[in-house]
Amino acid sequence: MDIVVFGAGSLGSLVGGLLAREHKVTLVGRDPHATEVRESGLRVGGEFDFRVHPNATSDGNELRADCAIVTVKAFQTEAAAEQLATGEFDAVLSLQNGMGNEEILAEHLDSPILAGTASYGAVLTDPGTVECTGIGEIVLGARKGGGSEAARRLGTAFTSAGIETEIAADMPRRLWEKLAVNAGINPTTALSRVENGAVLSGEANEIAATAARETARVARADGVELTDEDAVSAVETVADATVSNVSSMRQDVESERKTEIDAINGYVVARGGKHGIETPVNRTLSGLVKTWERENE
Ligand SMILES: NC(=O)C1=CN([C@@H]2O[C@H](COP(=O)(O)OP(=O)(O)OC[C@H]3O[C@@H](n4cnc5c(N)ncnc54)[C@H](OP(=O)(O)O)[C@@H]3O)[C@@H](O)[C@H]2O)C=CC1
Ligand SMILES: CC(C)(CO)C(=O)C(=O)O
Repeated sequence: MDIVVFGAGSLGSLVGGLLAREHKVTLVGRDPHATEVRESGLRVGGEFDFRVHPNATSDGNELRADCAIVTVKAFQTEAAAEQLATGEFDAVLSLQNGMGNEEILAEHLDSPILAGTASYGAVLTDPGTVECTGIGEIVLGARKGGGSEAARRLGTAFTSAGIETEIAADMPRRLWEKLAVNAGINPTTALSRVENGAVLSGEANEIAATAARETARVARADGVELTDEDAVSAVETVADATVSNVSSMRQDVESERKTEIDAINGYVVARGGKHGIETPVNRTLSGLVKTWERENE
């Protein structure tokens, strides 16, 4: 399969590197990483230890492939979609965190848009080198749910490359469940500067669980069956599986980078507001992270 990975930072380089073991892959990223990969290949370390030689470019315009996989940060999706629209793809898959990415892609692209979640951990450590910090899985499917031939084809391509993959017919629920996980873990660990496992107990657990319950209530108002219990259980399951991980939002804060707060807790607050639902913990977490962002612009 001919695949473009659009946004070859940490997650995109890991997924692109894994796929490049079986498929023709083009990474779209920034220099010097893109040039290093093009000239010397991509080393995948951490839980893996191999080198591959995918194509790599910093120009995301007028590309053509069977599939484009979007792995930019949520606040970069609009710009990415505009560039993807200059190319041609049989299908486009988002593996991003946060809500709203698939809708943005669908507004700009005629290709079928697939939704996906990723629980692999990845960190781009040097130009040309990505570390896998945790084996997880990719869940993908039609963004509105149901069956999808495009999802079946892409899921088969992921599996043949040795990626833990599930093809799901309930992606709206999966996205909301992942949103509850990120709404609970990401800002709590970012603001407290703690590893993910800290949300398994004490005040952090209470805050993360309440943020997840608020998220589940908004999901139900949006027509998605996600119980409070399932949302809290998902937070605790992921925190337990990534107990020593530094969440992506904590990485962003400690690197003084813009976070995805608007697409995570901010989305819960905004969507809840449309349904007349108050979400005080999400509002507080979002407000504190946005205050940090404003003070560190
Ligand atoms: N890292 C992880 O372990 C996981 C990440 N995720 C999610 O995956 C998504 C990506 O995360 P992550 O990989 O950590 O983020 P990164 O910032 O490491 O990767 C995104 C990369 O895309 C680049 N980029 C953005 N726009 C363009 C463009 N138009 N052309 C070329 N390159 C572009 C960025 O460059 P620049 O920064 O210079 O703009 C950056 O290098 C997020 O939604 C995240 O929440 C989900 C699960 C795990
Ligand atoms: C699941 C979790 C919280 C793992 O750290 C993640 O998706 C992130 O850090 O953004």
